[in-house]
Amino acid sequence: MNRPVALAAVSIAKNYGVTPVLRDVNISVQQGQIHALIGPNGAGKTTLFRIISGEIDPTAGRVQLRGDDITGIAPRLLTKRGVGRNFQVPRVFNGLTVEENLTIALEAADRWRNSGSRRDGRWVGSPRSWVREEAHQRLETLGIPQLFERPVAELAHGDRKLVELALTLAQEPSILLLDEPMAGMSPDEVLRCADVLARLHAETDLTVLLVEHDMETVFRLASQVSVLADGVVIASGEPDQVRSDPAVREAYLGKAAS
Ligand SMILES: Nc1ncnc2c1ncn2[C@@H]1O[C@H](COP(=O)(O)OP(=O)(O)OP(=O)(O)O)[C@@H](O)[C@H]1O
Repeated sequence: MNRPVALAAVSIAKNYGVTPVLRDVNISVQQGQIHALIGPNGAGKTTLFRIISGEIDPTAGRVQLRGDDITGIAPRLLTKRGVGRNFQVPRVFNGLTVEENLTIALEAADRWRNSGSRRDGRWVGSPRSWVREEAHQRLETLGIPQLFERPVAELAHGDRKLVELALTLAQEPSILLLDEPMAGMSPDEVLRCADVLARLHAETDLTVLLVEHDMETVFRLASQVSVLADGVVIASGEPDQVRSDPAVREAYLGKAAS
């Protein structure tokens, strides 16, 4: 079923100095879709991710959010427009507990949404009980309620990444940009994180653009896969179609052989 396009990269080009890194890249992410961006090392995935998330400007082309031009809009402003993202190094307050991290994120998101007005008949900021309750509920959804009172500094890498995901989700994004969310995770953590994303996708209408190296995860989660190689999209389609595409096989095997 064709859904509206939530996010699009239109004819994106990027040069670093005189070196072209992306050339005429077009990607359309439909609402409610998990769209994976894959490709061999150095293909330009992170560069495209950083352009889409507003971190760097393209040399040419546009980024569109539900049809609106958002090219070059700063990440914090994109957050306000419903775009959430993760970072390669999780952005969490290490000196605080998971609960403290999440309550700060929930209260900040609530304040942003309501601009200091009321929520559920209570003044924003003062009633920590509903925030605490909600924080706990959200950790349960992510399968990590046992971490509630733990200092973030003591957590395993995979758990920290899940906590960061909880903080990003606290902003209630409609679009989630994930750059290698499984990087550095143990196989067990990868499975847990993939489960969480699958569940979120099944239970909400969240749109996800996922850059990921773990092919098993990509083919399990994504309903659409785009493949970048040497700065060009060489294939885009359903996972099975992309998996059997000769150009995709060649791009991967060629790199492996060299
Ligand atoms: N800031 C930069 N300045 C100059 N060249 C850069 C910069 N960032 C990336 N590059 C180059 O651009 C090309 C694409 O890099 P990019 O990190 O986007 O690829 P990638 O597909 O994400 O790779 P990987 O899978 O290894 O993370 C590479 O040749 C890289 O060396």
